[in-house]
Amino acid sequence: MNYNFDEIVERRGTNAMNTDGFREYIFHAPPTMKFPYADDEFIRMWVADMEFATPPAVVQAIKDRADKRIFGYTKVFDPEYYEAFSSWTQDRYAWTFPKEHLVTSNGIIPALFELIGHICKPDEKILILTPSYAYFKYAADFNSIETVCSTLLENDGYYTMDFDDIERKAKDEKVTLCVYCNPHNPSGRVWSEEELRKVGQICLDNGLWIISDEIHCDLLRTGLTHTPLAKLFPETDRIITCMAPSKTFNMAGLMFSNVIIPNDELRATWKQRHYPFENPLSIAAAQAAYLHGEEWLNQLKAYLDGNFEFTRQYLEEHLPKAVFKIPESTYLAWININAYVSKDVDLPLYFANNAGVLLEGGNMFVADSDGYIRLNLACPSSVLEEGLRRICELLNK
Ligand SMILES: Cc1ncc(COP(=O)(O)O)c(C/N=C2\CONC2=O)c1O
Repeated sequence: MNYNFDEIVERRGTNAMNTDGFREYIFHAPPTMKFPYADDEFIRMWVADMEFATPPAVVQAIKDRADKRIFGYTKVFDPEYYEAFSSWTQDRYAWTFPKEHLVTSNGIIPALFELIGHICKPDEKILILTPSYAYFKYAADFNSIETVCSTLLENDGYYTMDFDDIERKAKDEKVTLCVYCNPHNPSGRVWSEEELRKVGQICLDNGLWIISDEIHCDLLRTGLTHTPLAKLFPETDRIITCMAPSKTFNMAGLMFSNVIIPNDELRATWKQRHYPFENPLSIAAAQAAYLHGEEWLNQLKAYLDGNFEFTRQYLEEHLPKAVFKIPESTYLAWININAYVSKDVDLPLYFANNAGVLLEGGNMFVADSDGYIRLNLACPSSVLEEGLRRICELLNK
């Protein structure tokens, strides 16, 4: 079956963050905030969900469960879900885990909020790599835990870890947890086995727990392979792995994520304090995604590869002083436009008001992101082309 990723799917009137939540999320403004563009005139390239219809098999599974007509309190009791998810990790990453290690959460970020509270004592700190997805820091802030940042090294748009700096910070006895992004948002790096072994060994040698957030692990450029961090350290139980169908199959709103906790004591604490019920439609959707979503995902990845190559060529021609490398993962383009804008410009506001493009960038990534914009390329190529045209036209004025 050929899936149509060129289709424009109407999202207005669905309570979507993408269409209705940008004033609140990006600009911390009320719904009355005015722009020179009507809402339906914006090219939306901001929040990380996709403009593509979720796989038909997932939609059908939701319909089939809906036909059961009762939606009472629900948990993942049926072993079929574990079988579907663990088969997915075995087939794609040659890695799996015991059934009793798997718990579920209504999102990876809610899981982070809980786990940081379970792992860190009040005067302890978490370590993250910057630039970073801001919710890593928000989860620490929520728990009144300090965040220590290790700045990634950047060379011509390619990011690597500063292992000496990471080790220095890991040696701080108050740093007890690393929240690690594998693959990395916003740089898109797919960390190599060698890099993962180095960072994992530094953390474990210094007594840190590691939460490896692997939500983007299925969305690699075609031909690349993800390595779960825990796969490289089978002897430890201090690596918690977070994965989900939400990014892969565009179902973040179904709020269903996988958290693999090998440490018995921490898992017992999770079970003691976590609200255990799940949405029955979400369980059905996630199970169908892992069982029947592979061909859709393969075609999605090919379409995204095309969008990234189009973006590379377009920027090369129309924005030659921008620095952009096609990322190894995600559907997010991380672009250094410092040659075109001054550092004090509020980039999301600038592009919303002057180009009618909604994007993330500037100080939205904790640190080390001034002068960068992040474009969501998970959209029909016609939409992408118009977004790039508007951005380049504005920056070349
Ligand atoms: C690294 C990472 N972890 C967790 C999440 C969210 O997980 P959830 O709670 O939905 O299961 C995101 C979503 N990233 C987004 C969402 O919008 N913009 C971003 O960069 C993410 O990039």
